[in-house]
Amino acid sequence: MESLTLPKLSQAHGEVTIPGSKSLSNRILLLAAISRGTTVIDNLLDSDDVQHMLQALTQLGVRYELNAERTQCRVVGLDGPLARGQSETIFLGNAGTAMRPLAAALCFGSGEFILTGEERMFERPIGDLIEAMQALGANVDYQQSAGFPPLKISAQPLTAAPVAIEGSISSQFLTAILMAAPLLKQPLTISVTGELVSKPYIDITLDVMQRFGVTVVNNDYQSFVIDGLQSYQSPGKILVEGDASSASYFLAAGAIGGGPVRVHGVGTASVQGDIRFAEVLEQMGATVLRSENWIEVAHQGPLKAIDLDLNHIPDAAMTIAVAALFAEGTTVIRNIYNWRVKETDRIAAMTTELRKLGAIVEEGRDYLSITPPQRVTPAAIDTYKDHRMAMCFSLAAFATDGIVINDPGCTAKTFPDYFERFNKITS
Ligand SMILES: O=C(O)C1=C[C@@H](OP(=O)(O)O)[C@@H](O)[C@H](O)C1
Ligand SMILES: C=C(OP(=O)(O)O)C(=O)O
Repeated sequence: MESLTLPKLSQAHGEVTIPGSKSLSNRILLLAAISRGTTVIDNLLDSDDVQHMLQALTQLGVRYELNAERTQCRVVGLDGPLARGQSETIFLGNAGTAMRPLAAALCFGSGEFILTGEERMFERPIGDLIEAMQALGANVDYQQSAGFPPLKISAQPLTAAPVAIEGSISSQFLTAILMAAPLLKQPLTISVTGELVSKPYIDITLDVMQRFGVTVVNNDYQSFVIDGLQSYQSPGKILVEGDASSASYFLAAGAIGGGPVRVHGVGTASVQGDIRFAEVLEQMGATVLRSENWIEVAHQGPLKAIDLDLNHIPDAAMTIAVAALFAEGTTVIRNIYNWRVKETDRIAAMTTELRKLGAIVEEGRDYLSITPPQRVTPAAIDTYKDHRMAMCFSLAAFATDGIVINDPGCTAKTFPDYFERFNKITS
């Protein structure tokens, strides 16, 4: 396995433009594919997760062209559901934003599909979404374990019935059914059971649907109503914002390594909830400046520990867990149970790796408490095929030399050239 040894860092300073958002790229690609008209997508993310969605669209007969950099894509919409004459096996890696939305959208139309992926995908739940689709009449079978991919979907006409979906494991289930709902061509009411997690991702979904001409009534995240007369229309051109979760590593570097670090591509105009990561850095004592499309962070000296519910920013919250090494006191990150069903069990992985660095870590079912050591111990960090483990532990190099990141290439899921860009703003 490859590994990357980082030099001891003492300073972060400069400007970086962040690649496009994974969450927006995959939502926009899917809606462009089923909408009426041609959509030109700018600043598309070029990474493994988006590649899986693009490959799926190719197999489903969607016509699109990418520019040489693979950041502009012209998609010819089908004006209706994805369909295929023959049986199709579609490999989606470990991309939740491809697996969940496609599992819902492919129940419409016609054809037989096997949705599969990496081994870890077979451990990531999808039962709550499939139950809701089955209530609409969908024909879905589990190929291995009940409640998990791989799935076999036999598309058939569905009928709108009021449907309930469990919200406490992943917001992607609700996102998936919301995005597919206009294919029903009948009014649909979706009610949410349990406490909906990761709510800001639903705002991203509703925003993208709106750009494609479909309005959803949001009754305080308890229920959602989609009028049956709406259908997706291409907006013509659409720009993907920079990825706010990817921005978190650079913003945190500004808070730990002096700064200022200015990140372009996200700002007050962003629809992504993860821009609220900057508020957490402010509470830790950092100075944050914002404009519509950039955020800048600077700070000298140690940070302050925080004790916060970070359910609304589950991805960027991982960056706080490593920033806690640079804070005075004990940092507690709460209400993050679903870290356990993402790329790896992130609560367990974070605990193991922070302990290697000498931190005192308490691992709860749904929280982490982190007390930094007097002196961080150099260590080789295992990344568990989790891009965010690799990216957030790069920050540990501000504490000591001898930080080794095992399998740094795993950042390809959302940020293939992360380490090159991180190098440019750190010394
Ligand atoms: O809808 C999305 O684009 C995402 C939702 C979140 O997942 P959960 O809703 O499972 O927390 C997030 O962690 C993931 O990276 C992307
Ligand atoms: C949880 C993540 O990914 P996915 O979209 O596969 O759920 C993530 O990117 O942190």
